[in-house]
Amino acid sequence: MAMLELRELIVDIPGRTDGAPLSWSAAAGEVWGILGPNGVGKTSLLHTLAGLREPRRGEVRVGGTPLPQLSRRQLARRLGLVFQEPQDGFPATVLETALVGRHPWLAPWQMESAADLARAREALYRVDMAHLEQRLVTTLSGGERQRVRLATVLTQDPGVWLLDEPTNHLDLHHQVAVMKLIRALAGEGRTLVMSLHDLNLAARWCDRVLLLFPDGQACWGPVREMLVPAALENLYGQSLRATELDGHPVFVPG
Ligand SMILES: Nc1ncnc2c1ncn2[C@@H]1O[C@H](COP(=O)(O)OP(=O)(O)OP(=O)(O)O)[C@@H](O)[C@H]1O
Repeated sequence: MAMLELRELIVDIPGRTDGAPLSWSAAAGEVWGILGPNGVGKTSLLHTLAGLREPRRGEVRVGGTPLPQLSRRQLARRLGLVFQEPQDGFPATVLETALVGRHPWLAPWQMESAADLARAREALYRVDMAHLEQRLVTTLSGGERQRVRLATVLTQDPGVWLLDEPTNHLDLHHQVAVMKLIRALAGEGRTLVMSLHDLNLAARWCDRVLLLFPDGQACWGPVREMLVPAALENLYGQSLRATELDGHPVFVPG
Protein backbone atom coordinates (compact mmCIF):
# COMPACT_ATOMS: atom_id res chain seq x y z
CA MET A 1 0.00 0.00 0.00
CA ALA A 2 1.13 3.57 -0.68
CA MET A 3 2.14 5.17 2.64
CA LEU A 4 2.51 8.54 0.98
CA GLU A 5 0.78 9.50 -2.23
CA LEU A 6 0.45 12.53 -4.49
CA ARG A 7 -2.45 12.87 -6.89
CA GLU A 8 -2.08 15.42 -9.68
CA LEU A 9 -0.16 17.68 -7.32
CA ILE A 10 1.11 21.11 -8.23
CA VAL A 11 3.29 22.68 -5.57
CA ASP A 12 2.53 26.36 -4.99
CA ILE A 13 5.78 28.21 -5.62
CA PRO A 14 5.06 31.95 -5.65
CA GLY A 15 5.59 33.58 -9.02
CA ARG A 16 6.17 30.30 -10.81
CA THR A 17 3.91 28.85 -13.49
CA ASP A 18 2.46 25.37 -12.95
CA GLY A 19 4.80 22.50 -13.75
CA ALA A 20 3.57 19.08 -14.78
CA PRO A 21 1.13 17.69 -12.16
CA LEU A 22 2.86 15.09 -10.03
CA SER A 23 1.22 11.72 -9.31
CA TRP A 24 3.67 9.66 -7.30
CA SER A 25 3.68 7.34 -4.31
CA ALA A 26 6.06 5.78 -1.81
CA ALA A 27 5.49 2.40 -0.18
CA ALA A 28 6.45 0.93 3.19
CA GLY A 29 10.11 0.00 3.39
CA GLU A 30 11.25 2.41 0.68
CA VAL A 31 13.93 5.08 0.94
CA TRP A 32 13.41 7.90 -1.58
CA GLY A 33 15.79 10.71 -2.47
CA ILE A 34 14.50 13.97 -3.97
CA LEU A 35 17.19 15.50 -6.14
CA GLY A 36 17.40 18.71 -8.13
CA PRO A 37 19.29 21.99 -8.35
CA ASN A 38 19.02 24.86 -5.86
CA GLY A 39 15.63 26.55 -5.88
CA VAL A 40 13.90 23.86 -7.94
CA GLY A 41 11.38 23.19 -5.17
CA LYS A 42 12.57 20.23 -3.09
CA THR A 43 11.84 21.90 0.25
CA SER A 44 8.56 23.33 -1.06
CA LEU A 45 7.51 19.82 -2.11
CA LEU A 46 8.44 18.38 1.31
CA HIS A 47 6.51 21.16 3.06
CA THR A 48 3.50 20.42 0.87
CA LEU A 49 3.77 16.71 1.67
CA ALA A 50 3.87 17.63 5.36
CA GLY A 51 0.76 19.80 5.11
CA LEU A 52 2.75 22.92 6.06
CA ARG A 53 1.79 24.57 2.80
CA GLU A 54 -1.28 24.21 0.64
CA PRO A 55 -0.80 22.72 -2.81
CA ARG A 56 -1.86 24.90 -5.75
CA ARG A 57 -3.73 21.87 -7.05
CA GLY A 58 -4.10 18.19 -6.29
CA GLU A 59 -3.97 16.08 -3.20
CA VAL A 60 -1.57 14.51 -0.69
CA ARG A 61 -2.55 11.28 1.06
CA VAL A 62 -0.83 9.82 4.09
CA GLY A 63 -1.59 6.16 4.78
CA GLY A 64 -4.47 6.44 2.28
CA THR A 65 -6.17 9.44 3.95
CA PRO A 66 -6.18 12.90 2.33
CA LEU A 67 -4.23 15.39 4.46
CA PRO A 68 -7.16 17.74 5.19
CA GLN A 69 -9.06 14.83 6.77
CA LEU A 70 -6.35 14.21 9.36
CA SER A 71 -6.21 16.18 12.61
CA ARG A 72 -2.78 17.59 13.54
CA ARG A 73 -2.50 14.88 16.16
CA GLN A 74 -3.40 12.06 13.78
CA LEU A 75 -0.95 13.44 11.26
CA ALA A 76 1.82 13.68 13.87
CA ARG A 77 1.35 10.00 14.66
CA ARG A 78 1.80 9.10 11.01
CA LEU A 79 4.30 11.64 9.73
CA GLY A 80 7.61 12.82 11.18
CA LEU A 81 9.58 15.82 9.96
CA VAL A 82 13.30 16.43 10.06
CA PHE A 83 13.45 19.95 8.67
CA GLN A 84 15.89 22.81 9.02
CA GLU A 85 14.70 25.20 11.70
CA PRO A 86 15.73 28.66 12.87
CA GLN A 87 18.67 28.65 15.31
CA ASP A 88 16.98 30.33 18.29
CA GLY A 89 14.73 27.53 19.50
CA PHE A 90 13.00 26.95 22.82
CA PRO A 91 15.61 26.72 25.64
CA ALA A 92 14.96 23.05 26.46
CA THR A 93 17.43 20.29 27.19
CA VAL A 94 18.32 17.63 24.66
CA LEU A 95 16.27 15.03 26.56
CA GLU A 96 13.22 17.33 26.89
CA THR A 97 13.42 18.03 23.16
CA ALA A 98 13.55 14.33 22.26
CA LEU A 99 10.58 13.73 24.61
CA VAL A 100 8.47 16.17 22.57
CA GLY A 101 8.25 13.31 20.08
CA ARG A 102 5.89 11.49 22.47
CA HIS A 103 3.36 14.34 22.61
CA PRO A 104 1.19 13.15 19.70
CA TRP A 105 0.75 9.90 21.64
CA LEU A 106 -0.20 11.45 25.01
CA ALA A 107 -3.46 13.02 26.17
CA PRO A 108 -3.12 16.77 26.81
CA TRP A 109 -3.18 16.25 30.58
CA GLN A 110 -0.86 13.25 30.54
CA MET A 111 2.75 13.38 31.75
CA GLU A 112 5.43 11.41 29.96
CA SER A 113 5.84 7.96 31.52
CA ALA A 114 9.00 6.05 32.35
CA ALA A 115 8.49 4.16 29.07
CA ASP A 116 8.39 7.47 27.16
CA LEU A 117 11.58 8.56 28.87
CA ALA A 118 13.23 5.25 28.00
CA ARG A 119 12.21 5.71 24.36
CA ALA A 120 13.68 9.20 24.24
CA ARG A 121 16.93 7.98 25.81
CA GLU A 122 17.11 5.07 23.36
CA ALA A 123 16.58 7.52 20.47
CA LEU A 124 19.37 9.78 21.74
CA TYR A 125 21.62 6.76 22.03
CA ARG A 126 20.88 5.77 18.41
CA VAL A 127 22.04 9.18 17.16
CA ASP A 128 25.05 9.34 19.49
CA MET A 129 23.63 12.14 21.64
CA ALA A 130 22.98 10.29 24.91
CA HIS A 131 26.01 11.85 26.59
CA LEU A 132 24.56 15.35 26.04
CA GLU A 133 21.01 14.72 27.30
CA GLN A 134 21.13 17.50 29.92
CA ARG A 135 22.62 20.15 27.62
CA LEU A 136 20.46 23.03 26.40
CA VAL A 137 19.71 22.62 22.70
CA THR A 138 20.59 26.30 22.20
CA THR A 139 24.21 25.48 23.09
CA LEU A 140 24.61 22.66 20.55
CA SER A 141 26.57 22.69 17.30
CA GLY A 142 24.73 22.47 13.97
CA GLY A 143 25.44 18.75 13.61
CA GLU A 144 24.41 18.00 17.20
CA ARG A 145 21.13 19.87 16.69
CA GLN A 146 20.48 17.89 13.54
CA ARG A 147 20.97 14.64 15.48
CA VAL A 148 18.54 15.85 18.19
CA ARG A 149 15.92 16.50 15.47
CA LEU A 150 16.40 12.92 14.30
CA ALA A 151 16.12 11.64 17.88
CA THR A 152 12.86 13.56 18.38
CA VAL A 153 11.31 11.87 15.34
CA LEU A 154 12.69 8.50 16.46
CA THR A 155 10.87 9.07 19.76
CA GLN A 156 7.75 10.07 17.81
CA ASP A 157 8.01 6.84 15.77
CA PRO A 158 5.86 7.67 12.72
CA GLY A 159 5.44 5.38 9.71
CA VAL A 160 6.49 8.07 7.26
CA TRP A 161 9.54 10.30 7.61
CA LEU A 162 10.17 13.45 5.59
CA LEU A 163 13.72 14.74 5.83
CA ASP A 164 15.13 17.93 4.31
CA GLU A 165 18.84 17.39 3.68
CA PRO A 166 19.26 15.13 6.72
CA THR A 167 23.05 15.02 6.40
CA ASN A 168 23.33 18.81 6.53
CA HIS A 169 25.93 19.88 9.14
CA LEU A 170 27.00 16.28 9.75
CA ASP A 171 30.59 15.11 9.57
CA LEU A 172 31.42 12.12 7.40
CA HIS A 173 31.05 9.57 10.19
CA HIS A 174 27.68 10.91 11.31
CA GLN A 175 26.47 11.18 7.69
CA VAL A 176 27.05 7.47 7.27
CA ALA A 177 25.57 6.71 10.70
CA VAL A 178 22.39 8.62 9.80
CA MET A 179 22.09 6.92 6.43
CA LYS A 180 22.48 3.54 8.13
CA LEU A 181 19.78 4.55 10.62
CA ILE A 182 17.49 5.55 7.72
CA ARG A 183 18.08 2.17 6.07
CA ALA A 184 17.36 0.39 9.36
CA LEU A 185 14.07 2.30 9.72
CA ALA A 186 13.09 1.32 6.18
CA GLY A 187 14.01 -2.28 7.06
CA GLU A 188 11.43 -2.06 9.85
CA GLY A 189 8.77 -1.07 7.28
CA ARG A 190 8.84 2.72 7.45
CA THR A 191 8.83 5.03 4.45
CA LEU A 192 11.54 7.67 4.24
CA VAL A 193 11.60 10.54 1.76
CA MET A 194 14.49 12.98 1.84
CA SER A 195 15.93 15.80 -0.19
CA LEU A 196 19.63 15.38 -0.89
CA HIS A 197 22.36 17.27 -2.68
CA ASP A 198 24.96 14.52 -2.47
CA LEU A 199 24.56 12.19 -5.45
CA ASN A 200 26.84 9.61 -3.93
CA LEU A 201 24.81 9.37 -0.74
CA ALA A 202 21.67 9.00 -2.88
CA ALA A 203 23.31 6.31 -5.03
CA ARG A 204 24.55 4.39 -2.01
CA TRP A 205 21.57 4.64 0.36
CA CYS A 206 18.35 5.32 -1.55
CA ASP A 207 16.19 2.71 -3.31
CA ARG A 208 14.51 5.22 -5.56
CA VAL A 209 14.87 8.84 -6.53
CA LEU A 210 12.57 11.62 -7.68
CA LEU A 211 14.33 14.10 -9.96
CA LEU A 212 12.91 17.63 -10.10
CA PHE A 213 13.91 19.63 -13.18
CA PRO A 214 13.93 23.45 -13.42
CA ASP A 215 11.40 23.36 -16.29
CA GLY A 216 8.78 21.90 -13.92
CA GLN A 217 9.09 18.33 -15.16
CA ALA A 218 9.81 15.41 -12.82
CA CYS A 219 10.78 11.78 -13.26
CA TRP A 220 11.36 9.00 -10.80
CA GLY A 221 12.33 5.37 -10.47
CA PRO A 222 14.97 3.00 -9.11
CA VAL A 223 18.40 4.48 -8.39
CA ARG A 224 20.05 2.20 -10.96
CA GLU A 225 17.88 3.51 -13.79
CA MET A 226 17.69 7.16 -12.78
CA LEU A 227 21.18 7.97 -11.57
CA VAL A 228 22.98 7.92 -14.90
CA PRO A 229 25.33 10.68 -16.05
CA ALA A 230 23.18 11.89 -18.98
CA ALA A 231 20.12 12.47 -16.76
CA LEU A 232 22.15 14.04 -13.95
CA GLU A 233 24.11 16.34 -16.28
CA ASN A 234 20.80 17.53 -17.63
CA LEU A 235 19.44 17.94 -14.08
CA TYR A 236 22.31 20.01 -12.71
CA GLY A 237 23.79 21.53 -15.88
CA GLN A 238 27.13 20.07 -14.80
CA SER A 239 29.29 17.52 -16.59
CA LEU A 240 29.95 14.41 -14.54
CA ARG A 241 32.14 11.36 -14.58
CA ALA A 242 30.82 8.10 -13.17
CA THR A 243 32.44 4.94 -11.94
CA GLU A 244 31.30 2.05 -9.78
CA LEU A 245 32.38 0.98 -6.32
CA ASP A 246 31.06 -2.11 -4.48
CA GLY A 247 28.11 -2.26 -6.87
CA HIS A 248 27.06 1.38 -6.41
CA PRO A 249 27.54 4.22 -8.92
CA VAL A 250 29.91 6.98 -7.82
CA PHE A 251 29.94 10.44 -9.43
CA VAL A 252 32.55 13.18 -9.58
CA PRO A 253 32.23 16.50 -11.43
CA GLY A 254 33.73 16.17 -14.94
N1 LIG B 1 7.50 31.96 0.74
C1 LIG B 1 8.10 32.11 -0.43
N2 LIG B 1 7.89 33.25 -1.16
C2 LIG B 1 8.51 33.44 -2.35
N3 LIG B 1 9.29 32.51 -2.92
C3 LIG B 1 9.52 31.39 -2.24
C4 LIG B 1 8.95 31.11 -0.97
N4 LIG B 1 9.36 29.91 -0.54
C5 LIG B 1 10.18 29.43 -1.51
N5 LIG B 1 10.28 30.31 -2.52
C6 LIG B 1 11.04 30.15 -3.75
O1 LIG B 1 10.60 28.93 -4.29
C7 LIG B 1 11.67 28.28 -4.97
C8 LIG B 1 11.83 26.86 -4.44
O2 LIG B 1 12.42 26.92 -3.14
P1 LIG B 1 12.81 25.61 -2.35
O3 LIG B 1 13.38 26.03 -1.04
O4 LIG B 1 11.65 24.70 -2.34
O5 LIG B 1 13.95 25.01 -3.30
P2 LIG B 1 14.97 23.82 -3.03
O6 LIG B 1 14.96 22.95 -4.24
O7 LIG B 1 14.71 23.17 -1.72
O8 LIG B 1 16.34 24.63 -2.99
P3 LIG B 1 17.77 24.38 -2.26
O9 LIG B 1 18.42 23.23 -2.99
O10 LIG B 1 18.48 25.67 -2.52
O11 LIG B 1 17.52 24.11 -0.81
C9 LIG B 1 12.90 29.14 -4.78
O12 LIG B 1 13.09 29.93 -5.95
C10 LIG B 1 12.53 30.01 -3.59
O13 LIG B 1 13.20 31.26 -3.65
